[in-house]
Amino acid sequence: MLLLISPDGVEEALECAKAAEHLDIVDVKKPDEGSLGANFPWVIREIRGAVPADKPVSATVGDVPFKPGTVAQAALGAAVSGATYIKVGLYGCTTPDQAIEVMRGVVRAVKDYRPDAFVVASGYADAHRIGCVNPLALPDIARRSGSDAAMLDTAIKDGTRLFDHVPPEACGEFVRLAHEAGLLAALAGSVKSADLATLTRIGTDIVGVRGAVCEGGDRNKGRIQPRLVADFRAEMDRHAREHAATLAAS
Ligand SMILES: O=C[C@H](O)COP(=O)(O)O
Repeated sequence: MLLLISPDGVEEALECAKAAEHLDIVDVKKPDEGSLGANFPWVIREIRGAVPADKPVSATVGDVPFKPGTVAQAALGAAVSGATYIKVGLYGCTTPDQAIEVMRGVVRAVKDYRPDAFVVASGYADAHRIGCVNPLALPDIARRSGSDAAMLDTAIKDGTRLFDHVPPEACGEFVRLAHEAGLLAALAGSVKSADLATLTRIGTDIVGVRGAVCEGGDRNKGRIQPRLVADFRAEMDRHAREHAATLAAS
């Protein structure tokens, strides 16, 4: 499982860089603009320059409206700024067809510019609270639009968590559908260490976190701490070993 960490700017990205050996992807966002809030192009560029070259930089394009042209242009902006993972939160899409239309535009805009870029179609585990597409529709949306991964995060960061909205077995189904479609499955949403056993067991490819690696577990007031990134990775590695041992014994 890959570890994606979301700093809110250059200063926190430098803290991530101190823990670079423990993480896999640095994900640029602007949490005060929403769960997948987009940051400025110059921030993405500066963070790209600040983290080791072998660590991919991801950028969120925002909690986007159903405006395919606008979103495609924003996605290209993230790619031009140096992000190679482009994450789109399909906040304003109420049907799978709308979501596919948005993601097709993103895939074309990004991959025409950079064919090896990795496009992530993200829905929301708490979709029922905001009226957007059903979480389990994401793998098919990602597949039909030519995206590379399907993701779930939570839209409303009020302390409720991924499994509060999409229980572990439904997350397992999400991962299964993504894999069946040839995609990676990414999960996030106030994930904590205690969730890692389940996320490992169901075959999650990428886990995205912020709050869990911030001081006091507070994604807003706390700052990302390199030692918490290291601790989180240690727990991931422990669960991976235990899971492999269980499989080997069965
Ligand atoms: O993409 C990952 C998100 O930033 C997760 O943030 P969170 O762990 O605070 O919910």
